Amino acid sequence: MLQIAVTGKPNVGKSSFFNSATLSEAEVANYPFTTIDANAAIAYVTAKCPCSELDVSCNPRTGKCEDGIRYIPVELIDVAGLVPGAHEGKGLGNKFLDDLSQARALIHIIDASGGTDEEGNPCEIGSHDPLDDVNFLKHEVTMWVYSILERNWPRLIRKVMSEHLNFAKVIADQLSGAGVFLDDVIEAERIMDDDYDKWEKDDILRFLDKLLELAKPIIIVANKIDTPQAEENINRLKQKYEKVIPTSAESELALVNATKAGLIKYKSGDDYFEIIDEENLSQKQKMALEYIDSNVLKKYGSTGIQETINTAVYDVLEEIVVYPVEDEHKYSDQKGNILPDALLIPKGSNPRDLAYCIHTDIGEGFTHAIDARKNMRISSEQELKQSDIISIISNK
Ligand SMILES: Nc1nc2c(ncn2[C@@H]2O[C@H](COP(=O)(O)OP(=O)(O)OP(=O)(O)O)[C@@H](O)[C@H]2O)c(=O)[nH]1
Repeated sequence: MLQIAVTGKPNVGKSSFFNSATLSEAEVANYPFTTIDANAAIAYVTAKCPCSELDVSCNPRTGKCEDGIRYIPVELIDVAGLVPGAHEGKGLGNKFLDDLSQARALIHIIDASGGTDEEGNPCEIGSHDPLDDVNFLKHEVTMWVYSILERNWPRLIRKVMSEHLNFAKVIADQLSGAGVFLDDVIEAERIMDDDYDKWEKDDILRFLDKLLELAKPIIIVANKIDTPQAEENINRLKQKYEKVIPTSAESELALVNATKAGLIKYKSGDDYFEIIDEENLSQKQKMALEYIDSNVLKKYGSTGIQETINTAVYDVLEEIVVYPVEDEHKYSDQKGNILPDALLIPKGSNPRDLAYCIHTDIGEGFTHAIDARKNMRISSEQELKQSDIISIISNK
């Protein structure tokens, strides 16, 4: 399952973000995942489910479908203990970096209120500039990978040169434990000269910076937007960085909890909620909800939590959702479950790639694919689109 890490300095709202994004897990008990660690849980990327357009009632095997919105599971990991200098052993040191190994993208939470200092201690709101917090994560991750390569570098390069080995393949092998893939190494290598034996430390770091932009892309999340100090900081962050997602994890947590308690009706990602049990709301709760409504939802369009997950999956990792079915007429599997699976696959995938995603055997026995909406055979090389419903025909 696609894994995304939630990281940032202490006190910026990581746990609040993680909890609010994963709180609905218990309600989706049909998910067959039992051995997740304490710091890992399921969050959901959302997609418009084809069930409403086709006027059928779907039976998701994992996740859920509510009001025509499909919730597709991804794994979030809460990576705590990160402070500047972690690669040198500060904070919890290198442990957190190992937690990043399998993550495909990093959600970097910063405190946009300016109420968390350099080391992650609470400070007077507005007294720390959150722009100073953005770059250190990239540096820590680069230095982590550098420490993996550093010891072996002279030996590896000697080997590449003397045995005429493929540099990218040798590096990808070395970094496979850190979740770095060959394609990323090949791409990062393009910005460099190929006289690897002359690379100095700065050259290796420049190469790794590029490599990690590809292998561990970072999504900047500016949290605590409910505080008045955040607005100006967010504007400055947006001027400097291409994509910054404003969030209020605490507001999302409050809204999700109020929904669970049956007090309001709210869907993550929405810019509104509806009070359904006013009698049981205390004055304090009412005021808190009003505050969230005007200072977060109306002002920013949402709490930003769902937007962060969707941005990570669709925009940064460039995945699409497709629905494989066995019966292209009923959009179902053999047991009659309608649209049972919503699969995340890389943009650019074709039906043959999809077959391999379902099962290696199915991929190996692939004969052709049918677009179930059009009831038409499609080429095995045709690029699949978001929301395609595909029946894979395989002789295995
Ligand atoms: N105003 C405001 N406060 C928030 C928000 N999110 C979290 N906080 C507060 O920030 C503090 C830290 O939140 P946590 O979620 O524990 O932060 P963390 O990054 O996990 O902290 P560590 O566990 O120390 O690493 C708590 O007092 C939260 O209530 C938010 O959206 N707005």
